[in-house]
Amino acid sequence: MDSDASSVSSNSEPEHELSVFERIREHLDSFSYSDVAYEVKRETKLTRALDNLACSPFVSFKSPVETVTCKLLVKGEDAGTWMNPDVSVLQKHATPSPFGRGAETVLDPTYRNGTELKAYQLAFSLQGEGTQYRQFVSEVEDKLQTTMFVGRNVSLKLYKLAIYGEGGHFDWHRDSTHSDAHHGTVLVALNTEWERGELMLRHQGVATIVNMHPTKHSEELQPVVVAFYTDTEHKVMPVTKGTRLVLQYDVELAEQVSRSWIQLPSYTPMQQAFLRHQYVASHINTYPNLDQKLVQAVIDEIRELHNEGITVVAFPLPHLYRKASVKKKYLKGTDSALFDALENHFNVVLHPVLIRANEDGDHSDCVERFFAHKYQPSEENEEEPSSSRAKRQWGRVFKNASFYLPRACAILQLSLPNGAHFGNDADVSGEARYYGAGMFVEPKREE
Ligand SMILES: O=C(O)CCC(=O)C(=O)O
Ligand SMILES: [Fe+2]
Repeated sequence: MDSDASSVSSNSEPEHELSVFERIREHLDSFSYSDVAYEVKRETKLTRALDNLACSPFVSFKSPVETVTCKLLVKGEDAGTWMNPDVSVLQKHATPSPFGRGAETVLDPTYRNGTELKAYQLAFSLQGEGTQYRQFVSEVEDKLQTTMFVGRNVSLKLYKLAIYGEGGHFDWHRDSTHSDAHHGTVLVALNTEWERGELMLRHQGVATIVNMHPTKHSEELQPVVVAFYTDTEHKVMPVTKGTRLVLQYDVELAEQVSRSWIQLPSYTPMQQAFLRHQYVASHINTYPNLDQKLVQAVIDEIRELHNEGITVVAFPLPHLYRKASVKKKYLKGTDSALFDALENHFNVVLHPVLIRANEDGDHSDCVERFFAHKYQPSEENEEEPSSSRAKRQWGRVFKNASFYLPRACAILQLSLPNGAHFGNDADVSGEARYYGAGMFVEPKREE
C-alpha cells in the first residue's frame, strides 16, 4: 500500500471558527444587505447531498458517560468492570482471531495476532449499572447522527471484544460488513494498561492515528470512542507491553431519515442546529471527506433543480471566512474541492450571506421560516442608516432562486440573537440574524 497519505495529527489545532468570526464581526456589521431575499429550503435532496459531503469519514471523542462500574460477564462468569476488567477471565474464554483473505477465512499471526470474544459470549450487567451502559450506547449513537451520518437513524450493535496481548497487532484491512444496514465500526477500549498498539485510519487520502487509552477528566476516566466508515482502511500497531481490550460495534443505519436535529423539543430547529454545530466543534475530532462520489451527487442535484426552473441554486459554505476571504483562492479543504468541481459545470459566485429567521408562532411548535440575504459591500449602500434597516419591508423573495440550508454548516453557529459572541446590531427586533457565506450556482451561459 502507498505510504504517502497525508497524516492529520489529532492535536493540530486550526483556529476555531468562532474566533475567526470574532475577528471579522465588526467588519461584517459595517455591511448592509439586500432587501430581496432568497427563500430558504431545508430537508431537500440537495440539502441531504450537501450533508453527506459534510459527513466526517471518521471521528473520535471522549464518552461523557461514566462507565466505571458497568459490570462485564463472559459466558456468565464475572469478568470485572469496564474500568477494571479481569483480563485473565477474558483471555480464558477467547479464541484466536481469523481474518478474510480472498474468499478464505484464515489464521496468520504475521498479519493478525490477537484473540477475541463474540458478542453472544458477553453481557453487561443489567442490575442498576446496566442503564449506564444503555446511556453510553445512545450517547454514541447521537454523536454519530451529528457527524458521520448526519440526519440518519443510527444504531449500535456489539460485534465482539478484541484482545491484543504483547506482540498483538492487525495489519491494514477494511472490516467486512455484516448486513446491508452495516455502514460503520465503533471501537472503544476498556481500561487496561498497554503500550503502543495505536489505531491507524486511512480514507480517501486522509490518515490519522488514534490513542485509544481512556483519559482522565476531572479525576474520572473516560473511554475514547473511535468510529469510522466500514470502507476505511485501518491497522492496529503491535502492542509492546500489557493487554489491549477493545469492544467493537457495528453501526447500522435505519431506512428512515431522523426527524429531529437533536432531541431537544423545546428548541427551534435553528437553535438545535446551532447547538449541534457548537457541540461538534468543541467535543469531537472530525476529518474532511474527499469522496468524489459525494461531490458528484451534489452536482447532479443542482442540475436537477436548474432543469426544474430554479436558475439560482444557493447554499452555505460549511466554513466561515473573513469577508475579504470569501474568494475562490482562499477556500478551505472540502469547500475548495466542491467549488472547483462545480465550476467545471456551472457559473459559481461566492457571496457573504445573512440568514434571517421569522418565527411564526411560539417556539414550542418549532415553526421557523428562513430567508437568506446577500451582504452588499458598504460602498454600494453607504446611505442606509440603521433606522431605515429597521423599517425594511420583509417578504419580497427572488423568483426562480432558492437557498438550500443543510443540517451541517457553520453559518448556523452565528444564529442566536442574544449569544454574547453573536450580538448583532439589535435593529431587527425579534429576529435572529446569522452571518456566513454562500455559493450561488447558475447554469453556464452559452457564449
Ligand atoms: O482493536 C482494534 O482497535 C481494532 C480491531 C480491528 O480492526 C478488527 O478486529 O477488525
Ligand atoms: Fe478492523
